Amino acid sequence: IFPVKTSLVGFTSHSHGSDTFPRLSSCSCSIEQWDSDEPVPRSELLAKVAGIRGLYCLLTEKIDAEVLDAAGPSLQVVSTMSVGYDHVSLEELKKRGIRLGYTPDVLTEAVAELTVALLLATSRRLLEAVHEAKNGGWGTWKPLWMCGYGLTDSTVGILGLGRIGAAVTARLKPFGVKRFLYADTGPRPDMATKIPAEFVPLEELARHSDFIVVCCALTPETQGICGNGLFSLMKDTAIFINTSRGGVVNQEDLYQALVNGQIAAAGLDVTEPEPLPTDHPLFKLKNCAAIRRAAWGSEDSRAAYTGYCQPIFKGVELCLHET
Ligand SMILES: O=C(O)[C@H](O)CO
Repeated sequence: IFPVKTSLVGFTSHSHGSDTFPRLSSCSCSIEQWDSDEPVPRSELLAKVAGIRGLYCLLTEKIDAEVLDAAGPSLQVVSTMSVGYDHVSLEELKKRGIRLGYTPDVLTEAVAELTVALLLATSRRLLEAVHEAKNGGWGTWKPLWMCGYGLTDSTVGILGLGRIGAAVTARLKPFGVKRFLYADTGPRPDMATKIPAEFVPLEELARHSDFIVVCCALTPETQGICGNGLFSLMKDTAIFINTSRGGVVNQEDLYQALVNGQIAAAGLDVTEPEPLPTDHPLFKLKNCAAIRRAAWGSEDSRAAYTGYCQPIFKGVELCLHET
């Protein structure tokens, strides 16, 4: 794929690169790497991509017309160390005939597990409970204090029933969930039948779910899809969980829904921006558990991401997204 003397720029973290690039160097290509855990500055990226044949990036790099123009006509493939590729403009790649590599499936289990953890932590108010135990707020045993919501006999609504959404339902089922609903761009019988989950319009999902779990990709269609229109239809006892992308949520609307008691609580693994400023209003709410983006990162998923790198560069056909 990369003939001798082809230059490849790998913009990735030091810790990831030290594991991966020795393997890449057995390919006949030269590699330039951004050697830091901090994201590569935009100006550096634009300067260094000129004349490269392949670009390996993280989701911190926005790969748009400006970067592709700076790279020039030699660029043949962009690969991202991520499952989501909303930071890459498919339209611009397509125009230039550039192919895209990504890492589908490396994190399905990891994200599903953390989604369940976040759902339980949010619905049973675990972060608040830790806080109250530490700060002395827990004075004496009070029978009705800090009750949360349980999953038994509940209805769970999945927004986006792909691999991760289905993996979440498999993990939630043993908790005694009564009904799974899902909303998507269309029915997904391949995923839904064995759960089983019922395909419903988003409005119906909002009205009937005790828990809404967002697992969809960020696309122009899903940008801001979780806004007042959704929150205003939800039960005031409902829990909202997002482990997909911050961009699917209108955060101002979510804040209002949490403050006004339109919904009971939210658990967020992803926000817009990331990191969320430490003085952000969402951090001030007791009924919002916003964590650093952590769902993707188990030891196993990280090893799987790294394992993908060699096929990406040695045989990009293995993991190409058709642009
Ligand atoms: O897309 C991915 O790989 C993950 O969301 C990283 O957080």
